[in-house]
Amino acid sequence: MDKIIIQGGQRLEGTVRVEGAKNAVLPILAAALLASKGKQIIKDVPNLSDVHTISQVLKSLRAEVTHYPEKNELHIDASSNLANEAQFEFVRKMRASILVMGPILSRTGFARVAMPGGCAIGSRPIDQHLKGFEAMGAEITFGNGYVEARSQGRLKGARIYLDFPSVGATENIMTAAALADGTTTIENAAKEPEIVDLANFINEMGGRVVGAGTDTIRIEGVETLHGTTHYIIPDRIEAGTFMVAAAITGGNILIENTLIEHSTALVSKLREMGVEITEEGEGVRVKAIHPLKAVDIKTMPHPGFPTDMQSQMMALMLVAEGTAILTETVFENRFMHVEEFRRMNANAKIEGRSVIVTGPNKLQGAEVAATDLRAAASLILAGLVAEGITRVTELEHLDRGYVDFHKKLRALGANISRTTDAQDEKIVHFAR
Ligand SMILES: CC(=O)N[C@H]1[C@@H](OP(=O)(O)OP(=O)(O)OC[C@H]2O[C@@H](n3ccc(=O)[nH]c3=O)[C@H](O)[C@@H]2O)O[C@H](CO)[C@@H](O)[C@@H]1O
Ligand SMILES: C=C(OP(=O)(O)O)C(=O)O
Repeated sequence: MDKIIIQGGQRLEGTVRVEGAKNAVLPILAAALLASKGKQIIKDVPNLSDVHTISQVLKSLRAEVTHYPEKNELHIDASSNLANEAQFEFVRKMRASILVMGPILSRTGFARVAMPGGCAIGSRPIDQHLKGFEAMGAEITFGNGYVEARSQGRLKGARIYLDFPSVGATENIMTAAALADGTTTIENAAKEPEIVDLANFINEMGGRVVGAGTDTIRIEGVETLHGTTHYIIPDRIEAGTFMVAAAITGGNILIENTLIEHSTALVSKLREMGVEITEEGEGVRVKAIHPLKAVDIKTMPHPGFPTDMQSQMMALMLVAEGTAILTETVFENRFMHVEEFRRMNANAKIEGRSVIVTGPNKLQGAEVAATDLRAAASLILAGLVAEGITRVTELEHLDRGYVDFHKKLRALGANISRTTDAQDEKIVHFAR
């Protein structure tokens, strides 16, 4: 089993480059299934395990997929007759596999996808996705752990109001509507930058999507879509994680390939804490001098504070002065990292949907387990400032969303390495 080992106490300094966004590339690779003609060339693709998983799903659906990780490129040809089923083995590994449902349904009239179920951050139902397909004329059935959607002929354009601006439901409905007969309007749609990237991709394939980035998106269905070349937007969550790495270590980092306008809520909160953030070239420079001031955070759909940055900000609050209340409104159970922080001597307590952190804490190195993707990054961030050695396990979560995280931190001056159990035993043995 791999683990990351950190000896805390280094101030980070230097330049780091952000990859293409995981949460943009996954729906875009799923949407590539919509094109019955030509080849998709997707650029700035991060080399993540989630990208490998979605590639396997596309291959299982009979698309041709060629990955060129050395040039961050992925080519997809979905012009053959597609299969209809996304199997449990993939959906279990990665919930975002559900995003192939819209494209398969609108291309073939029938999609069968394993029910995603819950995960470490909450129950995560897909009722809003299915409500959208149903409104477009699909019949939905459940059985043997699978959900099926079937339409008689093409899906029909419809007006769909989402009860919550779900990112996945907005994406699945957009792709289903792209080849539907008539116009679909999504009201109370998600407004995340990744939705805009998906809309741009659909339009580059010959689709007609307007309004992405606002709460009303209109999709005029077309008969066919074709291949294109598309560049994935920068990963605002990876960028945000490095902003916190600079802040937590009192460092000075230039984060390249970052769009500050995609991180307005985070940047505002960091500035409130006393962190200095300036735009520089195609990135942002983040500088911090401690003490930092604790601030309250409440997660919300975009442009509110992103839930995917909640645990990293909690790590930062642990070293800030004062009391912070972090409230999670997007997912019902995204506080699994709190117990792990407590192993590191953190004063953090869960009160319903909030966590109260009182700082500054003298964090101590400990053996901790990542409970989800962002928790993994947050425990590493806490390890950067803890006294002594922190070991973080369950790195399969980290690998879903961060490329070479420990290498990037090491290049910035962190005392960090990644080892297997056997290597770690040797390190402990020599240290004694
Ligand atoms: C691959 C990807 O892009 N993942 C992101 C996406 O996840 P995902 O697309 O799953 O997130 P959603 O916006 O759909 O979910 C937000 C909330 O809505 C609820 N819900 C959602 C759909 C539905 O049909 N019914 C329902 O009740 C969920 O349980 C959750 O409580 O957006 C989340 C919220 O910004 C991010 O944390 C994830 O990183
Ligand atoms: C929750 C996340 O991703 P997913 O929706 O893929 O689980 C995330 O990126 O933090």
